[in-house]
Amino acid sequence: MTCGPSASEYGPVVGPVYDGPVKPSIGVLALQGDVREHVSALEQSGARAVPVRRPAELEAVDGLVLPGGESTTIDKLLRIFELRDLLVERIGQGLPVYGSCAGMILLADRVIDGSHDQQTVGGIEMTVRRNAFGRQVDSFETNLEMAGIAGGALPATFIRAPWVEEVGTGVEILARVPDGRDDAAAGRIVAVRQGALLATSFHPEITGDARVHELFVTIVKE
Ligand SMILES: NC(=O)CC[C@H](N)C(=O)O
Repeated sequence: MTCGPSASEYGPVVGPVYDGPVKPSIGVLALQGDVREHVSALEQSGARAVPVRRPAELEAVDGLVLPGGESTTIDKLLRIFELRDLLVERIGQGLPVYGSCAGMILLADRVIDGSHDQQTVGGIEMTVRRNAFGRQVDSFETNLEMAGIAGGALPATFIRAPWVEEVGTGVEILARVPDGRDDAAAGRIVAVRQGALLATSFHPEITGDARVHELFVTIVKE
């Protein structure tokens, strides 16, 4: 028995009114680290940001951000939450991923000074040195030029950050610590891209300058 007119009597089913380009759905791995900051930087950059904690959520996104935090902890949680193998698989299939700081470490094929059982997800042919700039008290801010980012120098915050020690031939170097410092940090590689994988040693998500996230959204749309 039916109540009221059938669907066909209303005419064809009409979906939501289309009012512009579809926003890509970008996940932020939400196991540990500064998730909220990435969510708001992504929203500011024209994406729909979704926290990712479950395999089904990871399956559904068009791109993923690995936030800053503690790479050893995120590594362990990825395995406990049964996300690690799926993430490796999706990266192999071309999923765009952006990693900042601890996220950069997770995207590296090799780590120097990792904890003894630390694993990475990998994907970028590079060796990173963990905690390369020193301890928490050696955290610092600087402005740097980054390839692919228009509009002048970018504010960059380094918090117990890694640097990139060496890269393979497929890796594009996007930024280095400016020269003119008198320490070992001058000239170090701090932003790279390999295909759809992007990584920075620093945390653009806490500066209010969303240009790195805009670059990542562009990569996801490609
Ligand atoms: N701000 C950060 O993400 C710090 C990274 C941290 N030192 C690690 O090894 O994972």
